Amino acid sequence: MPNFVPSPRPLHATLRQGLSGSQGRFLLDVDLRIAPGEFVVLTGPSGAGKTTLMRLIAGLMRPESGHVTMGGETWCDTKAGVMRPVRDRSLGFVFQDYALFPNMSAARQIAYALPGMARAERAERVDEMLALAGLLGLAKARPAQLSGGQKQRLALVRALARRPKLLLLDEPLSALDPETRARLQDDLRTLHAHFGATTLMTSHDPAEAARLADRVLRLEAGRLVPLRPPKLAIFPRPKQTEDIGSHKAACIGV
Ligand SMILES: Nc1ncnc2c1ncn2[C@@H]1O[C@H](COP(=O)(O)OP(=O)(O)OP(=O)(O)O)[C@@H](O)[C@H]1O
Repeated sequence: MPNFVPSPRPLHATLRQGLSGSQGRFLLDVDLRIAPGEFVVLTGPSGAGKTTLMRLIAGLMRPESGHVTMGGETWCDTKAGVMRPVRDRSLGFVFQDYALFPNMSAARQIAYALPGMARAERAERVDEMLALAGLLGLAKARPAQLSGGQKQRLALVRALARRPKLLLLDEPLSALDPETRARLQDDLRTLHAHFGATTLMTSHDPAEAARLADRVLRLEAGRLVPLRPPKLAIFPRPKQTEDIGSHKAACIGV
């Protein structure tokens, strides 16, 4: 199957939004540029404004001021009074809690994301996406019949079904157990290599960020800040001879 190769589609968002956090009011104030096809992971403490930034880019929230352009298309420009509806933005998003429709089969969830597509083409696309998610045998299954990993794979391919220019992933793997999470990280990389969508993902897990991202950004109290280098682990050196013996023993597991 040939890979889907997107044309160059950078994201540029300059956004300002007043927020009220646990420490009082603060300003989300960012100038974010993501190169075409780049996979960027956004980290930062709870309450820094990561989800809000995603919602502003998606158009789920109207910013107080700023603009969002994607591949030369203006999605939002508060000065010019432009606010393109979410459905008219070429984007897919996935959140931590899957957001699947409880009464729809896996196949129907994907078909629902493809309005206006001719029947035969849609059926083909649904099968293609189910196959990518490893869910062809579960086309008729409802979310309650799927595991956490299967549900999130379904949410991911549903978000990608329309071949969006931009993929927004808000803590998509944080509800999964560590083993499933590691498998889904591999799936995410594979899907990203296949579709090449410009991707912005939030994560609290530095190892996950390092594993997935072309570039890691950090948001603190509404501002993008430079990443701190990782702290060096300092192991105290054993002082006495008997300590060396026990240290060695610990190292070889006796
Ligand atoms: N529309 C709004 N108006 C004012 N404040 C808001 C609005 N939406 C969110 N906030 C506040 O902004 C802060 C940032 O929330 P946000 O969910 O964006 O943080 P986050 O970095 O995604 O946190 P977490 O990592 O815990 O998900 C929170 O204190 C929240 O209460």
